[in-house]
Amino acid sequence: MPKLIDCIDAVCFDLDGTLVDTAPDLTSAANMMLLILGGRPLPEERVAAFIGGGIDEFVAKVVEASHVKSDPAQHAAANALFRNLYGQRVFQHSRVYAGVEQTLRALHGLGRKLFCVTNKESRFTLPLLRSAGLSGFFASVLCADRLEDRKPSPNMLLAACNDAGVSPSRTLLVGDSGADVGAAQAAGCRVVAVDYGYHGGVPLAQLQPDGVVSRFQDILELSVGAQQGCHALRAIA
Ligand SMILES: O=C(O)COP(=O)(O)O
Ligand SMILES: [Mg+2]
Repeated sequence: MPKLIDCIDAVCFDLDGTLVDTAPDLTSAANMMLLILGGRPLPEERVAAFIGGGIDEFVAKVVEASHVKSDPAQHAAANALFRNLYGQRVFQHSRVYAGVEQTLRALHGLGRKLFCVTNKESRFTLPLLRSAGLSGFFASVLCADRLEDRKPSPNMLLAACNDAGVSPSRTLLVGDSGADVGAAQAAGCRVVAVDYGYHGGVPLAQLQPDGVVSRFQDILELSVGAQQGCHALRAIA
């Protein structure tokens, strides 16, 4: 049976919940913000479920969960405060997941072009990847600095395919959320979901990714099925 990895030329990786467990630092910044705003702190498991749709969405969910009263002006202030606090601690307690470095090295050795495609803004993503020792693996890093690029928009994935000069149908996205699966499906890319990240309770298998893995390194072992083969890839939506 052909391996999925033999059917693709480029691999795009989501960051939060896929490459790095960023929940500890996001929770620390969120709880510092809540303390300043007079809200109740939240446990990390609760905060982790809010990660995936970018910082504005994250802050709105944190504020709502903590029952802090906020009008639009306070909301803008909370967003600015959170960004300031998170910028001071992007890789203090966050950790690269097991198997990530070895697998990225193996994919690099196989000649695959690697990209990071994240809903995180570049001002946090680039220092985080540097501190985590992962920057050197990626041909480029695409960040959702513009609202319209946020996954599930296919924009960043299509830009990565364009950069790599490969067709979306020969590009794989590895991600942890419904937004990742949606972006890949809209771009016509293959998608594998990791189930250890932050999917906010969304049952990823129901979104019909090409595979679901519980360990990062298992993306190297997935097969595409005997009759299906590499040629049965989806067309661009
Ligand atoms: O910033 C977020 O909420 C999530 O970023 P991700 O796309 O790397 O998971
Ligand atoms: Mg993610």
